[in-house]
Amino acid sequence: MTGDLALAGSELTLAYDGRTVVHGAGIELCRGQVVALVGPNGSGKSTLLRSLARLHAPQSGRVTLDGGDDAFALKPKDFARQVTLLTQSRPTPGGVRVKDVVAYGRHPYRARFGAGDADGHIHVAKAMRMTGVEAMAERAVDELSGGELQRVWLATCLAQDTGVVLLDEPTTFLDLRYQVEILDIVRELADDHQVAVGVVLHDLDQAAAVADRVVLMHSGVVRAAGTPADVLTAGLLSEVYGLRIEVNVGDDGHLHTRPIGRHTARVTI
Ligand SMILES: Nc1ncnc2c1ncn2[C@@H]1O[C@H](COP(=O)(O)OP(=O)(O)OP(=O)(O)O)[C@@H](O)[C@H]1O
Repeated sequence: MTGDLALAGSELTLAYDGRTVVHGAGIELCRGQVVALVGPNGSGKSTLLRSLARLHAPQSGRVTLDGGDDAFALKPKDFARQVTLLTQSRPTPGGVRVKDVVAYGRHPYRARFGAGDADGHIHVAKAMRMTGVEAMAERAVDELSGGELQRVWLATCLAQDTGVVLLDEPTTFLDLRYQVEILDIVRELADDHQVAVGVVLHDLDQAAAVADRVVLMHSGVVRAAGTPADVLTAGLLSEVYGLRIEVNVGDDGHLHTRPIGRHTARVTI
C-alpha cells in the first residue's frame, strides 16, 4: 500500500578504512513515494545509498526491509528481487549487446544455467521501452555515448522488477530531454507501480519537482528531512552549501533555487 515502509536505514554509521563518513543517519523509503537525497559533494549521499543496497556494511545501525527483515541477512537473490541500485560508475563490458545487458537485470529470477524466469522477456521489453533504448538493442554497449549508456543501465535496473529502486545521480550525462524523461519515469514508478524510490540528485530544482520527501545531507549527517518545502529553504541550503541561495515558488507550483555567486557582484561593479 502507498506509504507502507519498504526499506529503511536507522542509526547508520558508515566508514571507509576506519574513517567514518556517515554518522548515525536514518532514512525511510515508503511504497509509492520518491525520496531525494541532496547535499554537497562528499556529504555521504552515495555511501548511504550503497548501504541501503547492501553494498556497504555499516559499522553500526540497521538496514531493514518491510519494517522488519535485516537486509544484510537475506540471501543475495532474495534481496535482489526486492532492491535494485543504479550506481554512479559501472564497468562497461566489451562487445556485449544492449539487450543482453538489460536481460542481465533478470539474474535474481534465473536458476543455474539460465533456466526459469518464463516472463523475463516481458520485463526486459518493458524496461527497454520505458527508457527509450529499444532502437539500440543490437548495438554493443561499449560503442554508446555516456547518456545512452546511462539509460541502458537504468533499463537493466528496471528489468529487475523490484519494489525498491535506488538511483545514484541518474540524470548525469543526460541531455535535457532525457533528464526530464528519467524524472518522469521515477514519478511513474512511484505513482503507477507503488515503487519506493530513493534518488541522489544534485539539481535541487529537480529534487523539488520529483520528490515527496527530501533528505538533506551535510558532512555525513542528515541535516534535515521532510517535504521539499520543509527542507529546501533558503536558510538551510545557504548554510549547507556555503553560499547564498534564494528559493522561490515558480509558476509551475514547484520550488526553484537560485545560487547567488560572486560573479553577480563582480559584473555590477
Ligand atoms: N571508496 C572510498 N574509499 C575511501 N573514501 C571514500 C570512498 N568513497 C567515498 N569516500 C569518502 O566518503 C565521503 C562521502 O563520499 P560519498 O561519495 O558518499 O559522498 P557524496 O555525497 O555521494 O558525494 P558526491 O556528491 O561528490 O558524489 C567522502 O569524504 C569521500 O571522499
